[in-house]
Amino acid sequence: MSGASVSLRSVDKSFAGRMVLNGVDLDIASGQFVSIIGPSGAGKSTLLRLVAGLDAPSRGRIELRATGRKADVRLMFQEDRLLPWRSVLGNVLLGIKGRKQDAGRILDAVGLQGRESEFPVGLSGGQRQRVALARALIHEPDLLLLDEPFGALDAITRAAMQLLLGQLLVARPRTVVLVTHDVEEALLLSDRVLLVKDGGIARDLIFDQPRPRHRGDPALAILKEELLDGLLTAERDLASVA
Ligand SMILES: Nc1ncnc2c1ncn2[C@@H]1O[C@H](COP(=O)(O)OP(=O)(O)OP(=O)(O)O)[C@@H](O)[C@H]1O
Repeated sequence: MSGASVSLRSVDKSFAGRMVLNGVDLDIASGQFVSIIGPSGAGKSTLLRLVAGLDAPSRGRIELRATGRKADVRLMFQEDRLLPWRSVLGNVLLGIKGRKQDAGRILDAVGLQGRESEFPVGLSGGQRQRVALARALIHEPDLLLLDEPFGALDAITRAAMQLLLGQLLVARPRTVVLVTHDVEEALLLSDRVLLVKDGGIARDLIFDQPRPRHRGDPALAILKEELLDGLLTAERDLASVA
């Protein structure tokens, strides 16, 4: 299995004295696909930013381990963050020299063959996210961190992107952490789903159904109900505190 392993020990994160994450312990194995769900403001993106090293924990330790080298970590967000003045190829090759053939191969894999010389302004939202995905994947990252990457897409494009991501990971497995509000997306793609609430990990579900998975699978439907219940309870708890 390829990919970095991730470990968090007693991780706290506070902003202006308000604790968002409180004593989080978490181990993610190399090659595991983990989704993080939870009510709004629970600290999902904060957790992802800490793992990415974009922010430091207030207390505790975070370690990424890749075999024989520093882990390469790539992020993808809800907004594509493409550079408008660079072509599709130029965006994928940002900060990279002489990998035109690799970029072409990855753009083929994400369904953008023949679009290399176009500019982001002429692409649809789904196509732009495909470029963003290609830009992350060309680095062969040990750890791919995804923060609601398909959140702004329409339902059909979103389903196509979920399928594409699943296929690309079957071809080249790596460790992935996905923050999503979409329980079904989490269950279609993940080996494991974490429910974050009250500053910690309230549920930690292993989901080892074979792939490709289908929305109608009874095992998926049962877990979806269970997780939605957990989410609704968490939202109700938040509402009663507010
Ligand atoms: N840089 C920051 N400065 C101050 N407060 C912050 C900062 N980043 C996050 N927070 C606060 O931490 C809490 C958790 O935010 P976070 O974005 O991690 O939640 P989330 O679970 O990802 O929410 P959502 O699902 O709405 O995106 C929120 O109350 C937010 O206001």
